[in-house]
Amino acid sequence: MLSAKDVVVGYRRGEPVLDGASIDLAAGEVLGLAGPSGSGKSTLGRVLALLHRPWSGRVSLDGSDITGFRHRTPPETRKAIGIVFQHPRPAVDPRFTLRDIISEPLLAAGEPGEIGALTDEVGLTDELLTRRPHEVSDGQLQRACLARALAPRPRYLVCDEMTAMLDASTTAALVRVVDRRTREDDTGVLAISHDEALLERWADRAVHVAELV
Ligand SMILES: Nc1ncnc2c1ncn2[C@@H]1O[C@H](COP(=O)(O)OP(=O)(O)OP(=O)(O)O)[C@@H](O)[C@H]1O
Repeated sequence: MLSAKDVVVGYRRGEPVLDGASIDLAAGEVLGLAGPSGSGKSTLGRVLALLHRPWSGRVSLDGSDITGFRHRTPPETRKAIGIVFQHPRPAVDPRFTLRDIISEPLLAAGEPGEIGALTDEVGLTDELLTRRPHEVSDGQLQRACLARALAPRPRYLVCDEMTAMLDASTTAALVRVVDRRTREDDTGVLAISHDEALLERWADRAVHVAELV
C-alpha cells in the first residue's frame, strides 16, 4: 500500500494547497483522482512520488515511513514508485536519444537495460529510438516517458494527466499498455485526470480531491 496521511503541503508560506489530505493506493488497483484545475491533484501525485516534501503528515510504503527521504531516497524505494507527467518535454534531457531516456532508470539501478518488449508495446520503432526529443512529436515523447516509468517495473505508478495532450487513439493505446503491464506486476496506479469520462473507463474507483481532506 502506498499511502499519504494527513498531508499538509504548499509551495510558499501561507495557505497550503492541501490541508490534511489522506489517500491509500492499493497494489493492483487503478485509483482515479479527480478535481478541478488548481485543486492540488498534481501536488498530491508529486508528494506520493517523493518529488515534493509535505509540510507535515506522512507518506508510507507498506507501513514504512518514506516521507523524509526526498532526494536521498534509497534506490529500491525510488524504483518502487514511478510517475508520468502531463508534459513530456520538461521531463526529459534534450541531449539524450529516446533509447537512452527509457534505459536511464535501469542503468541507474545497475540493471541490464533490456527495453525491447516495452518499446514495442508503447509503439516506438527502432528508428524513433535513435532520435532526440526535438525530433519527435509530443505523443511519441510521451510514449517514451511512459516506457521509462514502466521499465523498472514500479510497484506504484502515478499517471498525472498522462494523456491530456494526446488524441483519443493514442490515449487508448497508452492506457492499454499501463493496464497490461500493471496487471502483470500487480502495480497500483493513481490516474490523475479532470476527464471524468476517462476515469469512468479506466479506474476501478475514483475519488475527488476535495474528499481526501
Ligand atoms: N511550483 C509551484 N509553485 C507555486 N505554486 C504552485 C506550484 N505548482 C502548483 N502551484 C499551485 O498549487 C495549486 C495546486 O496546483 P496543482 O498543479 O497541484 O493542481 P491540479 O489540481 O493538479 O491542477 P491541474 O488540473 O490544472 O493540473 C495551484 O494553486 C497552483 O497554482
